[in-house]
Amino acid sequence: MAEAIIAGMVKMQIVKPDSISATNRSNPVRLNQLADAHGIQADPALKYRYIQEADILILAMKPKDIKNTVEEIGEYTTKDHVVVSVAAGIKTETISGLLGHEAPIVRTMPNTSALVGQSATGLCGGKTAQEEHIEVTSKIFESIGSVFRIPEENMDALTAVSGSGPAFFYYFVEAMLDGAKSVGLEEGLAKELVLQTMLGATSMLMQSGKEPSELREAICSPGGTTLAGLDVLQSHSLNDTVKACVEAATKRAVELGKMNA
Ligand SMILES: NC(=O)C1=CN([C@@H]2O[C@H](COP(=O)(O)OP(=O)(O)OC[C@H]3O[C@@H](n4cnc5c(N)ncnc54)[C@H](OP(=O)(O)O)[C@@H]3O)[C@@H](O)[C@H]2O)C=CC1
Ligand SMILES: O=C(O)[C@@H]1CCC=N1
Repeated sequence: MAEAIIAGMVKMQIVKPDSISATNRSNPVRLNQLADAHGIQADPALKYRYIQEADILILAMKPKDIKNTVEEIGEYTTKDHVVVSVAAGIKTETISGLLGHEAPIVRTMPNTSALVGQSATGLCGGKTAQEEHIEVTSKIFESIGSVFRIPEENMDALTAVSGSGPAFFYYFVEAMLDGAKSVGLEEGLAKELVLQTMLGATSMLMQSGKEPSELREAICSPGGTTLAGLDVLQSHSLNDTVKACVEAATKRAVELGKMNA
């Protein structure tokens, strides 16, 4: 996620590359790669200086690493830093408590489509975050796609729908490819057909102004092929399965927040 955000900011020229610095826990080779690829600063020896001199700190480690990291960097931060987190489930009040001061916290949830500038990022501000802090964070995430400002109480649900969502979609694509193979289509052709079909269907959803159910019904000829296929999806309760999938992912985001508070 960190590299996607860096690449977006550099590509959209919202900040000069040498104004961005990156650190990690233990991988200098990776930092060198980031410096070479994006022209940013990434000298592991300067980690704490980077933090002290930064206006905005983006925490892009796993939820389990947030506690140690924030405790580690707490003394190098002040209430004038804007602290942005991308960690699933972690509440703004958890980060505030770990920092031990009143720095504004902005919690975000991008997705991996950031790598192609198409993230759907949700974000919300913590107690001390002002409009200017939300705006500057929005600007960063607009460089990797669309931004949706929502109340924090909906962040775990958004994490399931749009943070994890690409994986659920890819799983459906994998299933379509398996289906194409079982009815005899060559793998390369099947992939091209499925991807163009998904792209076309998504474009229809975004451009037609019609509901998904309306677009679906328009494809179903009475006694035709589409209804024959949809009957199978319905008899296997696809709707209930996907609903349970989104609920399980949301529940896990809540658990991650509690486990790492
Ligand atoms: N992957 C996804 O689809 C999405 C992930 N997220 C969230 O983004 C976060 C990162 O995920 P992802 O990019 O996949 O994870 P990665 O494992 O790829 O990256 C995590 C990074 O955090 C670094 N790190 C760990 N501890 C510290 C520390 N104390 N100081 C500095 N850096 C540290 C690691 O460094 P090192 O390698 O040296 O250990 C590593 O570079 C997670 O919280 C996840 O919930 C959000 C949206 C989507
Ligand atoms: O699976 C995860 O926990 C992270 C958060 C959203 C996408 N990946």
